[in-house]
Amino acid sequence: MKKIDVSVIAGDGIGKEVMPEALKVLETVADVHGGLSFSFKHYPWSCDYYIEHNEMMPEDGLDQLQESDAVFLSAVGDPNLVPDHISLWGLLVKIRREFEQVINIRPAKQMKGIQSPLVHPNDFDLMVVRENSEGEYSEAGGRIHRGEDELAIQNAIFTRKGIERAVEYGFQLAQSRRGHVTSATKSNGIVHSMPFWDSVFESVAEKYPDVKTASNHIDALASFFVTRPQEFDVIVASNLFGDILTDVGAAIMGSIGIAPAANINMNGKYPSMFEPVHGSAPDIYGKGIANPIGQIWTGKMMLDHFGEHELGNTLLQVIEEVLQDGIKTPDIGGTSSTTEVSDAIVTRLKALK
Ligand SMILES: NC(=O)C1=CN([C@@H]2O[C@H](COP(=O)(O)OP(=O)(O)OC[C@H]3O[C@@H](n4cnc5c(N)ncnc54)[C@H](O)[C@@H]3O)[C@@H](O)[C@H]2O)C=CC1
Ligand SMILES: CC(=O)C(=O)O
Ligand SMILES: [K+]
Ligand SMILES: [Mn+2]
Repeated sequence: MKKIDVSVIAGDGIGKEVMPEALKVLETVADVHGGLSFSFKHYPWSCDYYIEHNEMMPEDGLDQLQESDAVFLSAVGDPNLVPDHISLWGLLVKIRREFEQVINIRPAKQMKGIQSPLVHPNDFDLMVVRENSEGEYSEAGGRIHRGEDELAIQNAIFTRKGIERAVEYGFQLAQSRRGHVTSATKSNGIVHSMPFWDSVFESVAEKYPDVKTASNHIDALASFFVTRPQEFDVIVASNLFGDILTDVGAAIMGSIGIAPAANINMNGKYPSMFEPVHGSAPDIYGKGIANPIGQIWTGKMMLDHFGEHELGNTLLQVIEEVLQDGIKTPDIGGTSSTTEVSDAIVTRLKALK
């Protein structure tokens, strides 16, 4: 029996609604497999936890998580309780950084059973590799003075190592896909870090003569995601560019509620973390209509990570079948509830046994 120990952090808002549904699906997947079992350990770390303890997670929180094979997280943030930069940096970003989850991979593809908002989605299927440890998301900087003289300095950090490992990952991924990598740049406007990014990209590219490359400024690239997404295979991007681009990727699929993601630790020292692209969606929390597919598909990425590709692909197929059955939450044009969608996925999975 292959046993996978998973730390579960549902977090805030709809995280608390979609997480139990995804766990139910993963339990069913394990059951269908027969030789696989999950052990879930739940952690209540969230903005509610902060209100009680004045911290997003206990001091030894990371040590606790480190015991497990993977972290399965939903979403962090409740701006009515805790400012977003405190809640995210105290939990989500902290785990990404301290566990050296240096890249974030986020697929976007045209899904069966969902109407893309694009008139001609052309069966796009792409993968964004987002640098996840540095870049524009940095603590370097500060604020001084008050009133008229008040100022903020926010330094972006780009290291050769950081860029290289993200770009390398992108090239290797492209070799197993359609052999094309696009670099998201902005070297026409950002005069130090982005020309550096470009030069590192070019030097890595030389090692992969079989992979075709392109480089697009992020503004144009964002527009191409809308006008011709089918032309992209793998896109490598800095932390901020990748963040924005993957919300666009989610939007052209039909909803941010279905987009999955994986934060990958590449040196094997710490667990990786699996967490959908969406946030805690306070605007729909409590209504029972959050789309659970982003969280469930993220579970598929976790299965892939542990080598269970066949089962992962089956799960994605079942998700598409349920969508084709018309069992969908309102964000993708349906009338079903969160649990109706996950129940339908469970029923179809059980039928495979
Ligand atoms: N990785 C994380 O944990 C992230 C956390 N956040 C946090 O989440 C909170 C809300 O942030 P927003 O900018 O509003 O982004 P959001 O992703 O939570 O919501 C954006 C829009 O998408 C909808 N949406 C999101 N997930 C959905 C789902 N599963 N089903 C149906 N509709 C869905 C929401 O209703 C909302 O209209 C903030 O506190 C923010 O900091 C935001 C993004 C990522
Ligand atoms: C924080 C956020 O928006 C993200 O990691 O995607
Ligand atoms: K998330
Ligand atoms: Mn984001």
